[in-house]
Amino acid sequence: MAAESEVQKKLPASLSAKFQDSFAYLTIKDRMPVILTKVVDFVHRKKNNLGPEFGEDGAEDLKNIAGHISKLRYEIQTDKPVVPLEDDRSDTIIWNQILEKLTNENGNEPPKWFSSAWLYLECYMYRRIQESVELCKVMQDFDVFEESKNNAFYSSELAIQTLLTNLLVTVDNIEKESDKKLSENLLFQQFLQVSLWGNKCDLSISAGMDNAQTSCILDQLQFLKDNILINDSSQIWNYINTKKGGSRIDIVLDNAGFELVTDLCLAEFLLSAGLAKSIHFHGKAMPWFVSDVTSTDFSWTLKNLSATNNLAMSKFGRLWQDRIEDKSWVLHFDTFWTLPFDFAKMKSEAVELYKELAKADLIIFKGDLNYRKLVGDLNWNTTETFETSLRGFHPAPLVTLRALKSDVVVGLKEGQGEETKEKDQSWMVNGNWAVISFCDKTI
Ligand SMILES: O=P(O)(O)OC[C@@]1(O)O[C@H](CO)[C@@H](O)[C@@H]1O
Ligand SMILES: [Mn+2]
Repeated sequence: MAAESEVQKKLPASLSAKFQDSFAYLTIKDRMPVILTKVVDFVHRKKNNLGPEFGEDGAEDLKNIAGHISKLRYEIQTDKPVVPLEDDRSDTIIWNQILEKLTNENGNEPPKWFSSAWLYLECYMYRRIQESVELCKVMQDFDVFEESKNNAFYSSELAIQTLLTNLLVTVDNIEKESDKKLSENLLFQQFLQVSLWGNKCDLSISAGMDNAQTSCILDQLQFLKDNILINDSSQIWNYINTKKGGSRIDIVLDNAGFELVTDLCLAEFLLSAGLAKSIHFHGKAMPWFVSDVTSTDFSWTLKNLSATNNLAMSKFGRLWQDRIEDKSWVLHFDTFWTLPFDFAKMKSEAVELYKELAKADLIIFKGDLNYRKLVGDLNWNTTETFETSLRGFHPAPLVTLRALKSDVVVGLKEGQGEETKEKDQSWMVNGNWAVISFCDKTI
């Protein structure tokens, strides 16, 4: 016990709105209330257009959701203490136990918005939104972010078309290449970077505003290359090739819309090129951080791709349905991903999920929030090693594909952070800079 607290003592502080020059402060003060306001507006609009199948109960439910979320916004803006959850979802007990523990550790004071750990509070906000839905009579399946996620897909449709047309040509030619390994390596780099930059397009960073990919991402890769601050893709390529195609690769998904399509392209390339045998996707068990992929979003995306009259889109829409049926693609939606724990806690808090991930030969973590959970959302020195920041989380070799959208990053060279800041003052939060960091350690 003494040894454990010694280690904890050495860890940097949690990111928190108590640091007024931080992104956590800006997020809690400005971005989160804006997200909640947009949800309330959407719920009101929905109430006015609700079909007859939900009847008066449906309208009453939506009125209550809007009231609940407005109250939450007020609690945040007036820095009220966090309160226990009151619904009976399967994870409510865990959330309330966490709150109790944090309260005890804080001299019997519950966490508060402008002084406690940002990661916990931001996750709690999304769980409170879900609470308002769980308490409904007839609208329990309602996703308050559904419309914005679907619109993000529609407004990226041209970029999706171009990308999938390119993928179609790629997979058709993969066998025919004369210098197979060389071209495969280049294509691997390409699809890894497509999936990486797909992460620029989340709806939470833009506070729910349309943040679609409107241009061709492939044309932008060359130009964006210098903005990849850490690029371990050669090590990943070498590692994957030691597995001789028999491997299972897991992708811990982030956002729906264009980003999801880029992840599916990477998965398809890995299978078609024989670099992996199966791909396991991990999505969210409830709506999360505005744009994260739920099971409904995943099916919706495949259905919409299949239903278009664009050849490449409909072909992949159908092929990917088949991949789910033949189990070369497997989908998981574990509750752990929508709890406020960082990943170092997975081994003790979600034993089964940890064991499942340990079956992978490589785990790809997408996006900013997964990165924050990998590194514990702590205020690390930018030159700290990625391995140290993982604090013992090594279920399998893992890689993070992340556009920087919050002020924590590790693994940089001495002076690299300062140099980047000179070029771009908001480099840590504007999504224009990225990392591909790999850790091959396993325990
Ligand atoms: O995980 P994602 O989709 O890449 O990003 C989520 C995000 O927009 O939300 C948080 C701030 O509200 C940050 O971690 C990040 O900016
Ligand atoms: Mn996200």
